[in-house]
Amino acid sequence: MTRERIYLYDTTLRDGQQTPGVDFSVEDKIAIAGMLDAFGFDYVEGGYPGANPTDTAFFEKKRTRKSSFVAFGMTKRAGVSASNDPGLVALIQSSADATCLVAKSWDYHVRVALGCTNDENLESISSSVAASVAAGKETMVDCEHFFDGYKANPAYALSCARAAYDAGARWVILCDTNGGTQPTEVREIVSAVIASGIPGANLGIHAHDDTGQAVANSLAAVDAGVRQIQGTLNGIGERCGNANLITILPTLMLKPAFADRFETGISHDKLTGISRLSHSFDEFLNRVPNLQSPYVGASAFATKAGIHASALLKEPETYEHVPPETVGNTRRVMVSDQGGKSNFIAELTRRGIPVAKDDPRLDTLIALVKEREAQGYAYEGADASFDLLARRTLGAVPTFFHVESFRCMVERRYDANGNVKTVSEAIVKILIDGEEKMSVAEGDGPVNALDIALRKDLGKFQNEIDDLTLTDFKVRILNGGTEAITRVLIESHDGTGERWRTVGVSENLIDASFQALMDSIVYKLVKNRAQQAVAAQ
Ligand SMILES: CC(=O)SCCNC(=O)CCNC(=O)[C@H](O)C(C)(C)COP(=O)(O)OP(=O)(O)OC[C@H]1O[C@@H](n2cnc3c(N)ncnc32)[C@H](O)[C@@H]1OP(=O)(O)O
Ligand SMILES: CC(=O)C(=O)O
Repeated sequence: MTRERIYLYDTTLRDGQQTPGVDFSVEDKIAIAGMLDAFGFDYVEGGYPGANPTDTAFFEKKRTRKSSFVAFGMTKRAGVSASNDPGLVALIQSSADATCLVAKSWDYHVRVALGCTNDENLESISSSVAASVAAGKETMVDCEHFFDGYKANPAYALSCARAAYDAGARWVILCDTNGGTQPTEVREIVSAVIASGIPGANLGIHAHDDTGQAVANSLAAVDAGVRQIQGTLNGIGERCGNANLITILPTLMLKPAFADRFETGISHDKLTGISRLSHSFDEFLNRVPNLQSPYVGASAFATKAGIHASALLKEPETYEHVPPETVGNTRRVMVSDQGGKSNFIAELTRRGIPVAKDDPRLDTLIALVKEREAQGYAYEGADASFDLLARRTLGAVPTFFHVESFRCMVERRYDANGNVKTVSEAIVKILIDGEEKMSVAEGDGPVNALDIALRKDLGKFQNEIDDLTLTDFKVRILNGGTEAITRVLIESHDGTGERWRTVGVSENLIDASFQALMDSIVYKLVKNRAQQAVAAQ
């Protein structure tokens, strides 16, 4: 059976740039365009040449090799010719392969926003498209507010789409600009547009996520006949964002309802890079990736639930809608108070800690984890603390050193110039092989001082922890008021590049931090021994 081609249009660099808090430099745009091009999107919209210096500089030369490079801008203003409209001229003369012209298609907007007549707007659409086509650009028209416009005045909305198509637009894109349209309405309106004579092969969809339906609306439009989808990486975009191409693409390629009927320009091999693409883009934005992103989030194929883990380990299909490796993601079976033996055995095996299902120490470990989670510990986010708890319960972790005592002081005082200064100091006493060592350190705060003092002199272990660095420190108050419990999560890493997380819980912030710091150091020493053992084999 021949499958119809769906064209993917990325507007991360234009509508994505309209996201509050997102501001790409020329260098950012060059790098992101490279990522999109290498991944294989059909169209990469670079921005709006002439509207700002960044986009103008970005369009000085073509920025993609395989993807069609698109310049965005508006149709000419009423009352001037296409050749006398500086915005349109900048667009047509840009280095882009294609143009995407935004055109009003809601008569209310024509009256209020443009302040011209309906006919003048139709003339602007026709002559702008004709000028772009005459300049040799593949030309598309984003019919702004098409769905709202169609609901208010179907004949006029259709005449705008028709004007674009008749003037030679390769694509007429129906936009849900305010993002309030529902999938059933999208399906009905797209069907009506096709029935009016514009072929689905020339129609596209541009959906916003204001009711959480941008992906659903895009897929409903495809189902009804459109063949181009506009969207962005990770769904960034104005207000609540655009349709998320990172969600849409795997659905088109992996779900039989679409995959049996359609094909995209992206191979299944490339699709395995989609998790990396999504995470790299988050890195670019300096954002923490959303754990629950469909297909690509770290939790997308994770389970805490014992009943799920048990079946998943027998056959993954029992709890996975697609295999994680098809999108470059991985299965995670986590340990927590929601877990049963299956979760624990899977995680212990992964950590190289052998245990039999009928070993009574396994029951002890499960009970311990559940009891400690009830106190506030969270092991699903503290892999290293879980590792140590498991090894201590199932086998043995050497007592490398013993902390006899620690003391932290915070003093607010005036210096000689009368400036106020807050100083934190910690003193730690440690016993190693019967020998007492005392370290004193100052830090930016009491936890920092304690960390420095704890790691200042570990005697014969000191050189083993030289490459240990704390990379993150998170504090959470688990219940308010005077009974508050504090949970501290610490992330550490070392010269091998490995990262591990530890947890501490106490009524006292310093004590909770101390537990997490201790687990981090002890885990590092245990890990070193495991690596030495592997190297010695
Ligand atoms: C739905 C969307 O996301 S469309 C894209 C929206 N993105 C952006 O606006 C970002 C880039 N825009 C800009 O940098 C600026 O708006 C510019 C450079 C394009 C124009 O700036 P200015 O000339 O100062 O105009 P301003 O931004 O104040 O207003 C927009 C003008 O465009 C007109 N206009 C809006 N849409 C269209 C259209 N489709 N066709 C013709 N004119 C239009 C408006 O009527 C308004 O005209 P007015 O100044 O005569 O009232
Ligand atoms: C064109 C566009 O970005 C919109 O209508 O939302």
